[in-house]
Amino acid sequence: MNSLLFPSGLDGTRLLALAALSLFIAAAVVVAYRLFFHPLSRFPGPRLAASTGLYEAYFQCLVEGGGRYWIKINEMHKQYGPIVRINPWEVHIADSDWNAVYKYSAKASKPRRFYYRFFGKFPSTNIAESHALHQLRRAPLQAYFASSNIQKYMPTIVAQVDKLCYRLSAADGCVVSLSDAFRCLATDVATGFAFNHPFGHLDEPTFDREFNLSVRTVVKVSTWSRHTYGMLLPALHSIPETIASKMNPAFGRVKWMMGTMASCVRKSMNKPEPAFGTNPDMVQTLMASSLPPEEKTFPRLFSETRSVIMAGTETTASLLVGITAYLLNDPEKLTRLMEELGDAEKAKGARLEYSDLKDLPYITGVVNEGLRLANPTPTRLPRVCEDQDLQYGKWFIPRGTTISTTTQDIHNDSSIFPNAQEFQPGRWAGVEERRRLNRYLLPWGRGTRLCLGMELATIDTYLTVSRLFSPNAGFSMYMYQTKDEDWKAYHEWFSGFPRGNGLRVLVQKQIQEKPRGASNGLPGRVAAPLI
Ligand code: HEM
Repeated sequence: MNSLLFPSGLDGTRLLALAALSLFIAAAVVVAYRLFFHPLSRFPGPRLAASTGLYEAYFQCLVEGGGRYWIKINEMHKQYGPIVRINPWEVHIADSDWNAVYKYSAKASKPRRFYYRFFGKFPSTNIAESHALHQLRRAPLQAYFASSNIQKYMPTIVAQVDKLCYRLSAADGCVVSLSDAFRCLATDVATGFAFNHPFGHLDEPTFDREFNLSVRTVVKVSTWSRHTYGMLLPALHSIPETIASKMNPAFGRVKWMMGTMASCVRKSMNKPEPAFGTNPDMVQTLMASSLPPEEKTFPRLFSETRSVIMAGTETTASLLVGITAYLLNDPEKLTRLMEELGDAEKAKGARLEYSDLKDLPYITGVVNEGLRLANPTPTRLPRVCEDQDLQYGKWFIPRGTTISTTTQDIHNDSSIFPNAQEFQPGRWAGVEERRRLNRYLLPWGRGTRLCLGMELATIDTYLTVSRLFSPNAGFSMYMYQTKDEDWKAYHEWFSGFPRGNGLRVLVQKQIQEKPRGASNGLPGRVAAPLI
């Protein structure tokens, strides 16, 4: 093939050069369009971020171990103001009072690029893109998460919390990774709620460390997958369990968990009536609902249960880690909580149930401060208004734009929460003030996609905190070689993950004196078996 460009013909090298040149020209045209002609071209923000998604990918996948774009976005707001174009398609707004995109009337959808590519090809409620599909899927699920139904699972939740406390009291003199233990608790509560029977992670001798490590690996892969057109996650899922285990024991554990869930879903689908004296489980409830037949297939119901269990595990666990670490780091606040619990137990003459706890002021302040500062989902929550233009101040945002906000920005807003970086349960004490602050406490997301597991997680959290820190718990815990970086969120991989090793505590039978070498705040030196 002779041409003006290649008069002596087109060999392999020239073909490659031609392909590279075409690619370069195409990229230059796309970048020029994004910078000068795109509807978002007039929005403030770094030019590089506006030119290519690789800018975000760099911070999410590479910088400081990845998951750092949330911090970069904060820096951008400091430089450019409350609205910033953070990638070619998306503007991010940091304004505690702006929520137009989350209102029901906005009928916003979820951008595929952010959710679907991260969570994979699993047709569930939380990644349903369009408002209409989301509403269809959410309705029967919402009925399952109704207060009246959650109450039926109260004995299951209490039994899991008791199991955790039993294991801790049996660990006298041992160092326990509470980061692992709380994940087991949250998984057993979520699986107990979904399938009527907990998977038994709390029975694992090491509090299933391998499984918990696997979660970290999976979210990292998911983040890479988001920035590679969603291709990595399906590849990971297609590896057989035996090979996956050999590659990395963590992957094997994920496969095992998926297999267990799949067989539970199949069992419930084949037996749509609950056994005598039991409640219908989540799958049986969805099977009996008015969902159309194509929404009741195995892949659909498997995806739904998988997503509910995933949504409930990392979140509740990291909240409990945060609350426990804040308390163990601050003896004064810990004592105040123990006094409140002790007084209430004495007055009742029995141990406290959720109905007793939810109105106690100090533990409520502790849980709220945990939700605020150890917010389990520090990620931004992007939405797209397909058929409505929106306005932010002087900025006209055209329909079809991806718009996001980050609830953690609101939680850190010192004009709302004075000394916002400080864990101050007392700030929630006054009724009026609590009402005002509650409007800005948004760990559960907002609008139509509000967390469904809010009540379940709240019950689990109140019960766990009250049992661990009751003066009658029978054991005490002391921080063990744990620094802030071991438990505070550093990487945002949808949920927040710390940089370090997790929260470890030395457990001791309840005594008046602190054990030698350990303290509430400083790393202990006691050599103790690690569970
Ligand atoms: C402290 C614990 C928890 C926190 C902070 C939390 C937070 C959130 C947030 C922020 C969302 C919205 C995500 C988005 O907009 O993309 C969400 C959705 C969801 N959460 Fe939670 N969650 C927690 C616990 C749970 C639990 C225990 C369950 C169930 C076992 C659960 C089930 C769900 C489900 C099903 C959705 C999807 C709702 C929808 O799309 O309509 N969550 N959660």
